[in-house]
Amino acid sequence: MKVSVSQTIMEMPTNTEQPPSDYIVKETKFGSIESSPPVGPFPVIDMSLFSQSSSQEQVELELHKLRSSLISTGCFQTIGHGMSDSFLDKVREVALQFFALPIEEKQKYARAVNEAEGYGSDRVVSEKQVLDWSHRLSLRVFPEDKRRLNLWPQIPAEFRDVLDEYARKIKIVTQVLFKAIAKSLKLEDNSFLNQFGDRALMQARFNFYPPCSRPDLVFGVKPHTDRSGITVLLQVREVEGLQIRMDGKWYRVPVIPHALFVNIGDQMQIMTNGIYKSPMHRVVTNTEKLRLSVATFIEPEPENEIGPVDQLIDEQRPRIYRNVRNYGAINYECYQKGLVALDTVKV
Ligand SMILES: O=C(O)CCC(=O)C(=O)O
Ligand SMILES: [Fe+2]
Repeated sequence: MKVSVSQTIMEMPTNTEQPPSDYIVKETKFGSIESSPPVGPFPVIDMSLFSQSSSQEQVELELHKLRSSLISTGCFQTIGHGMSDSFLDKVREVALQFFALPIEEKQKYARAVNEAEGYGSDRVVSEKQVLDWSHRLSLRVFPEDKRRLNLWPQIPAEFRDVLDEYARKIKIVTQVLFKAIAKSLKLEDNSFLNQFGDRALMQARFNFYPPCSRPDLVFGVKPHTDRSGITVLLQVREVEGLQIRMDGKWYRVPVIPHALFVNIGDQMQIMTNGIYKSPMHRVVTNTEKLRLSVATFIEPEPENEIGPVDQLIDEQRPRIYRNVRNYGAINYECYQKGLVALDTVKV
């Protein structure tokens, strides 16, 4: 059975009407919906410095930046990732072309009830749920034999090839980052790579946010942390919307067109024994411009047992989390019950 994609968003006049009540946020646990809080202290990390030709001093400096940002905010911008501006534009372009298709065409890739993959709106898990002002296309890209190609758009014609190439490049980016993150904690290079495993999952989620007449009343995405190990985000040029919560306040993520935005997910918080944070974040909308983002979520193989790396547990810092398998399932169950998944896997 296919979920009918709510047409209200697509067909809503942007400036005159009130959003439908299903989308209106009645209470905000984490502060009001503010469109323009201050820009956050998110450093720009140059990944190319982690390659062998850099001097020891340069590498140390970059690792230090990485470490302090992951302790304080759990996220950073990254350049030097090896993808050209024109390729990143290509990814944005094919995604925008897909969302611009008539609803009947997009429906061909509609997500089935109780499934995460495909095109559609929010997955509804409770009656009280306030809907997000967004449409999504969510696709498993790795392991490759788990791709469900019937859900991969055939229009625009290059969509599949571009996504395939982008996913391969993101995989390399994350492998470099896992090693750098390990180094930043004075661990063996493979400490995290091994936990993710050869068949780590990668999910690509294209988020499309139409303009909204009342950005003060709706969320593009509600406050949440990512269940992933790590998330890499490509944003459309020029339109901001993502906000990160730090020490009880919200901060804006600026768009740097050639940079990728990286945040730690819950599973990396577990593996680092809570030293690195999986930041709470949300997306706000605006009255003028649509926004698009492409999030890639990398998760350990669900069958793998993951847990805090031994060297990160000592008397000063006792083990915070137990070892877990299939955190994705734990997270989904908690989401339905309104529980914070990370809290339920504490020792
Ligand atoms: O659109 C964004 O900037 C972030 C989206 C997000 O948080 C998510 O897809 O989990
Ligand atoms: Fe997220």
